[in-house]
Amino acid sequence: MSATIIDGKAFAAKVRGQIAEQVARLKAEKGLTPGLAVILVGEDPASQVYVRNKGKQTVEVGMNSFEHKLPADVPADELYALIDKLNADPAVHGILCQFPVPPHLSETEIVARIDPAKDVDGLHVVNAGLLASGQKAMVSCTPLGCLMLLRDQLGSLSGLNAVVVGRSNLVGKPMAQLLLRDSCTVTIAHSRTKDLPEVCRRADILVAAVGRPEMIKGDWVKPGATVIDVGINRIDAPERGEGKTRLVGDVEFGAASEVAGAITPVPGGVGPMTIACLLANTLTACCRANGLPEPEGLTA
Ligand SMILES: NC(=O)C1=CN([C@@H]2O[C@H](COP(=O)(O)OP(=O)(O)OC[C@H]3O[C@@H](n4cnc5c(N)ncnc54)[C@H](OP(=O)(O)O)[C@@H]3O)[C@@H](O)[C@H]2O)C=CC1
Ligand SMILES: Nc1nc(=O)c2c([nH]1)NC[C@@H]1CN(c3ccc(C(=O)N[C@@H](CCC(=O)O)C(=O)O)cc3)C=[N+]21
Repeated sequence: MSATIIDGKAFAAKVRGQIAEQVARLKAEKGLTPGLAVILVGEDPASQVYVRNKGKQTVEVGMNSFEHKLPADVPADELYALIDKLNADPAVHGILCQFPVPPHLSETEIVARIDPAKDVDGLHVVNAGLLASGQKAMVSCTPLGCLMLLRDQLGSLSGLNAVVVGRSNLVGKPMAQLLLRDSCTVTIAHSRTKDLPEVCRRADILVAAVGRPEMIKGDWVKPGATVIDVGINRIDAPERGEGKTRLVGDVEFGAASEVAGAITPVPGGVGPMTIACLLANTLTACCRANGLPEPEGLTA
């Protein structure tokens, strides 16, 4: 049996289309344009690519994009002053600081400085707490995108066994919260989990967010399971020529796609959904800031 390949790229394009429509309506009816500010500290080439893609897609859906590039040695005070300015700017509805940041800066302190209402990454403790207690929050983009793909694929998730491998604040923990809210029976696995292959084999829904290339093997997948591969790992690809690289996920795609019912590819799976959900969160933040109803079909 061969799995359905979940086309995240196409789904993300559809989501962006819905966002563009609602942004156009917001402009025409209320004279409002949602704005997203992205802060990039330093010159990490991979981060530069993501930030460029985000900026481009933000403008394509009709939103304002504000990019702030700071040198790798920027003093913390200067970064905080920028965040304070963006918090106070009514044209900015979403703020994202690309991680990782250089080691002299604290990610926890950066996140704490961002107004929770503008925290489109859903990392602020207020948003993490709202999500955990079942209230309206800003939800981290990657888990939100995974949830949209899962609901589209499976309809109801109620009663399914979900295993999330990874417990980061950005991906694993909010993913588990969202699955719990959709009435899955949720297991969170991590580097200390005993007999990970056996835990994974119980999963009707398997979400891999580890950051280790193809660590999750095909024979860890329950036949017919839905596999969501969040991992983005760049590895050497000498077969493509000297010095060439390619992207792979955290799941051994070839073998897993023989067993799974449905699986997301890398690239073209979760990655494009993350950016689409970043735009969705910015639109949501803009609506909330102006006392307008939530955008349709774009929140958890
Ligand atoms: N597609 C997208 O849009 C996005 C993709 N990513 C990608 O997703 C992956 C995960 O990202 P992120 O959550 O930020 O990563 P982190 O490094 O913050 O977390 C990784 C998690 O994996 C766990 N882990 C590490 N090694 C093992 C192991 N051998 N067995 C079981 N669990 C293990 C860690 O466990 P422990 O806590 O015990 O150390 C940790 O909880 C990365 O590849 C990243 O690039 C991230 C964000 C968005
Ligand atoms: N504060 C913060 N929030 C994040 O959400 C965040 C972050 N920092 N730091 C880095 C990770 C990684 N991340 C990705 C986003 C999009 C793709 C993406 O679009 N991937 C495409 C193309 C990838 C390519 O070709 O390079 C794909 O998978 O098809 C990937 C990875 C967000 N992250």
